[in-house]
Amino acid sequence: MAAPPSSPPPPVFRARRLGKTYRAGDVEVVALREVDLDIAAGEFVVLLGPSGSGKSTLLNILGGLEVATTGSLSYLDHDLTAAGDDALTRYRRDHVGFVFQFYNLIPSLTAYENVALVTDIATNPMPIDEALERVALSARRDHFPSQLSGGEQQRVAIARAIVKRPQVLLCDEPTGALDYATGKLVLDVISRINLELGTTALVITHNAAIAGMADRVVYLADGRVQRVENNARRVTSAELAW
Ligand SMILES: Nc1ncnc2c1ncn2[C@@H]1O[C@H](COP(=O)(O)OP(=O)(O)OP(=O)(O)O)[C@@H](O)[C@H]1O
Repeated sequence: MAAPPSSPPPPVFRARRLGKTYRAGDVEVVALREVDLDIAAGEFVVLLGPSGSGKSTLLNILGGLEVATTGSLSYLDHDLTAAGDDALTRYRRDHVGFVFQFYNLIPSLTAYENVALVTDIATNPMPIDEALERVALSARRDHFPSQLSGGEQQRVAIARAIVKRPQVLLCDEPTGALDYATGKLVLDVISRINLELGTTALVITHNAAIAGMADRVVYLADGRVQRVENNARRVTSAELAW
């Protein structure tokens, strides 16, 4: 008997008419407008768009750092638009790893200790040495941030983000402070983690050349999703010209 046709897996994120308006006194800034977006488990998505187009706002809302002002957003069966502070804190702790442009490592702790800090509050962390191995930094485990290059520090920050085995990895300009070659290395690490661990990854960049590394590219303009492109094939950073 033929197997029933398999339906596509439900999206991990489902945003509908998502909007965010910032208010400061009489001034209103509309950062996101009516964003409809589904993100599947295990996808690698790049967010592109000009400065001020709403990329960080969208990423922060997906990561539970901010709450939308209109529309709806769910992560699996969590309603992130209705969640209070405690629920959002639990959501971030249990499901999301963040990587930012600046690494925010603690200078007085080694690479190993910076990663270890996070495991206290994780329910099922991977061994710290495995996290460092996954970012190719085993040999530097006992070095302090000041003894590491920018790219190496960012890789420690990635190890810190993935050690708790998050289902989602959100990266806001992870290569923004790095030179060309180092930035490529960091992107390769993110791409490998996405493939090897199945972690859903969203990466913000200003660099359109990076788009080829993703499964899907979401272009934002003026707070809206302008277009979405699917890549037939993901390229490695070695194949990128940027
Ligand atoms: N906390 C805030 N208060 C008021 N306005 C804000 C706040 N955060 C962001 N904005 C505004 O929202 C809009 C979108 O900002 P956002 O940081 O999401 O854009 P972006 O695409 O990430 O930009 P960039 O590439 O420069 O980081 C901008 O006009 C910005 O000034």
